[in-house]
Amino acid sequence: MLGASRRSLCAAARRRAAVGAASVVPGDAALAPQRPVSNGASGVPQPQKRLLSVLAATKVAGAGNVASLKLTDNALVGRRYESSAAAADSSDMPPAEKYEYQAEVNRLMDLIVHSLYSNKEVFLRELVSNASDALDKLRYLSVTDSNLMKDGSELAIRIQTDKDNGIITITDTGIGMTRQELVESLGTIASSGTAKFLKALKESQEAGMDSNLIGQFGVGFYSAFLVSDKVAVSTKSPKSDKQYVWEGEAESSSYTIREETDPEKLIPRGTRLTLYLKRDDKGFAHPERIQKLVKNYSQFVSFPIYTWQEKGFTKEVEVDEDPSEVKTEGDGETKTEAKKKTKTVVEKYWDWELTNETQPIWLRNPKEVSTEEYNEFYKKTFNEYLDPLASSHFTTEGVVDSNDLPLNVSREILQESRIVRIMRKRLVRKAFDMILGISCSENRDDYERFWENYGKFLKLGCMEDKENHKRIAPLLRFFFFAKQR
Ligand SMILES: Nc1ncnc2c1ncn2[C@@H]1O[C@H](COP(=O)(O)OP(=O)(O)OP(=O)(O)O)[C@@H](O)[C@H]1O
Repeated sequence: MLGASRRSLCAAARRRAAVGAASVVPGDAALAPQRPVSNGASGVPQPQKRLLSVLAATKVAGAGNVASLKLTDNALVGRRYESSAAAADSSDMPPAEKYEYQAEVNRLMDLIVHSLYSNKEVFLRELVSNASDALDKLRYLSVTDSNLMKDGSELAIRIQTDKDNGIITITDTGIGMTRQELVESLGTIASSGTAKFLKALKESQEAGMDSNLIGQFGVGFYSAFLVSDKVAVSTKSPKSDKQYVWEGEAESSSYTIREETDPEKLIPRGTRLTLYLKRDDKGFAHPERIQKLVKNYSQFVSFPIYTWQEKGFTKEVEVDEDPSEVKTEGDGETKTEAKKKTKTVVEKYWDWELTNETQPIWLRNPKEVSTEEYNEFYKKTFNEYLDPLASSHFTTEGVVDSNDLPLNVSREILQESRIVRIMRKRLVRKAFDMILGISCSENRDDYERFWENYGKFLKLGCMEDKENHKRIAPLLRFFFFAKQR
C-alpha cells in the first residue's frame, strides 16, 4: 500500500531516528540509585539516606559529580530529581523511594489531568503502542543477544479488565525497564513525540490558538492519566534480576519506585501497567469496550493482542424433575425405563481472546480491506494523525514483502538483484497511477494540496528522470494569468 503525504516522510524519518536512539540503553548498574533496604530494628532505610546525600551533592557540585556517576547526557538523574522521602507503604514491602517529576512532566500531567478532552479513549492506543514498541525493541536486540528471549514467553500484549473495581491491566512481554530506565523514561521528557507536543502546545498558546493538541499528538505514557487516578508500572528488564514498580497519582508532583517482592506479581520479562480508573471513567474497564477499542485503534499492531473475555458453551445437564418413561424393546420383551430429563445450559468461563488482526494488511485480499483500515494502517505505521490522500493496494510478482530476496550484506548487490529491479519498476508505476488518480479526483483540493507539497519535485523529475518524464508531464501544473481587457 502506498500513502501520499509529505508529513509521512518526515514522520517515517522521525520514527527511524527514534528506533536508533532507543536501541542504546545504559545498563542498570551504571547509575541505578541504591535500593533502600530497611536496617531491621529501626526500620530506617539506610541506603536511602546515602541516595539522598548523593543526589544533594550532585545538585550542588554539578557536572563533576554527575560525570563520576557515569551518567549519559540525558540521564542527569541527580540534577533532575530530588528524592524527598522514603515512603514505606507496608511492612512486607521494601520501602518506596519518592522522586519529583521534571518540571515539563508536571506541566504535561497538569494539562492532561485537568483537560476537558473528550476523546479520552486514545489512552489505550498510546499504551498499546508503547507495549508494541517494547516488544519490537526486544525482538531487535535479540538478533544479537539470543539470551534476551531465553524464557520463551510469547511476544504478546494482554489486556485484562476488572469492571467491578474499575481497573485495567496491560501486560507486555517486551524489553521492560531497569530501575534507571524507569526514572529516565517515566519522570522526564527527553526527545519523544511528547516533547514535540509540549513545543506545539507552547507555540499554539503563543499564537493564541486553542487547538486540540492532545488528539493530534498523543501524549504517550502520560495519557494514562486522562482516565486514571493512579497508575502502577511493574517492570522487569532482562538486564536486571529485579522487578521494579513505579507508582504515580494524577494530582501529585512526585512518584515512587520500589522493588516488587510479592511472588504472585513477579513477571519473567516485560511490563505490566495497572490503571486505577477515575470514578467517571470506570466504564473503560468493561471487557467489550476494551475489545472494541483494540479493534478500532490497535488493529495493525504486529504482535497479538489478547483481551480477557467472558465466553460460554452450551451443554446438556440432567434435571431432578419427574423422569419421563420410555418403552424399549429387546429380547422380545418390552421394558419401561425412566428417561432422565435434561435441559440445555450455558456454561460461562473466562479466557484470553485474540482481538487484533495480525496478518499484514498487504497480504490480505484488497476486496476485504475497508478504507478505514487502510487509513488506520497508514496512520499507525507512519505515526500520523491525518488520513492519507489516497492509497493503492496491489499484488504483483516480487512485492515488497518478498521471500525471494537474496540474503546479502552488500546493498549494491541487493539493488542489482532482478527481484529488486522488478519491485522498483512496479512501485514507481503504481505510485504514478496513484498520483494520476489524485489529479483526476473530483475533489480538486486534493491535488492542489499534493502539488503544494510535491510540485517542485515533479518539475525537477520531469527534467531529470528520462525514463519517466512522459508519465510526469501530465501531472505538472502551471499558473497562468489571463490578461484582463
Ligand atoms: N511498556 C513499556 N515497556 C518498556 N518501556 C516503556 C513502556 N512504556 C513506556 N516505556 C518507556 O517510556 C518511554 C516514554 O514513553 P512515552 O510513551 O511517554 O514516550 P515515547 O513512547 O518515547 O514517545 P511517543 O509515545 O510520543 O511515541 C518510552 O520511550 C520507553 O522507553
